[in-house]
Amino acid sequence: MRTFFNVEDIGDLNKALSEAKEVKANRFGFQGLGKNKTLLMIFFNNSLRTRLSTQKAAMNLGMNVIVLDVNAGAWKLETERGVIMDGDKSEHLLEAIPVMGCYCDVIGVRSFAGLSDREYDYAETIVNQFVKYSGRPVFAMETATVHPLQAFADLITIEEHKKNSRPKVVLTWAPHCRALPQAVPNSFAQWMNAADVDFVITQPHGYELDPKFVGSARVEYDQKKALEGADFVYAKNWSCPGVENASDYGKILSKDMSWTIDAEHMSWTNDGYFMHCLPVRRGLIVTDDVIESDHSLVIPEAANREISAEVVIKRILESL
Ligand SMILES: CCC[C@H](NC(=O)CCC(=O)O)C(=O)O
Ligand SMILES: NC(=O)OP(=O)(O)O
Repeated sequence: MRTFFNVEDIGDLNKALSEAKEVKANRFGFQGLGKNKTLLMIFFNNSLRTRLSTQKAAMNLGMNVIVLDVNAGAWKLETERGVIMDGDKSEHLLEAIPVMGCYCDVIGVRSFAGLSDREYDYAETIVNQFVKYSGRPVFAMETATVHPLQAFADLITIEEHKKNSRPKVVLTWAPHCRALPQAVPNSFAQWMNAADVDFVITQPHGYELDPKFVGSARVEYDQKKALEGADFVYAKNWSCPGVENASDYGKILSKDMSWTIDAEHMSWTNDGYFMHCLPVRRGLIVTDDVIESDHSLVIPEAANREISAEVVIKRILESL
């Protein structure tokens, strides 16, 4: 596996899920794969779970790990071509990327959407330069439009907790004080569409995700109707994806607090579980009582980030 961005990159999903189960039960059993191999993790944005879980996964596999916070220690990087670099950026990405590739065997990249230019973001302009110029396998640690390590961990968690063979999974928008990327809901939708679940997306008008991620999901604008009978409620905020109106891309169209997940919302479900990728803004996305309840899976989801990362990095090492 040379790149990991989309669900199809992991191949057969049932095989991937059984491999995750095997890795979880024997996470130090593959250390020969990573011996004398180096993972370089590059962060253009903040992180807690991805930073810790991916490093842990690589160490489980016997790898050396280097973590670089770009623009906080390295030279500020220019990402545009055709510019005169007379500002505060000392180095161009097109030199920095092949140099970074010299020091590692595998690269993970976190580079969030800029949320100002839809075409630039949805072309995955930044991370595709790592694919093109690093000479190394590259996996996403949340890029402009996808967060596959999170979605894979979420699916592992659903598999571990489902009470019937085809659970109803609902992705619901929730309000936020900032404009957030669509990467997490995009990947969650992509992976749920590929999994054997009854998948529904509910969001206010104007927040429709890109059709390539919505896929075969049912879209329901009435949140109560969507949540009725749900086995899993996956809450997340995202800014306007600019599908209905491109000029609204990256904007906050609503802060409607009736979408905040509270005990009443959970009472509409089939004794459902609450899920969120974290970090979460309590009081906006979800109430304290819901996220602290015994039906909250936010910690098991975070724990499974180590497993999803270990399966992905293992696959990449096996293909070197
Ligand atoms: C894994 C999630 C990362 C990111 N979350 C945030 O940027 C939250 C920032 C905030 O709440 O201030 C997002 O929504 O894509
Ligand atoms: N869920 C997730 O990716 O968390 P971080 O942004 O803290 O890595």
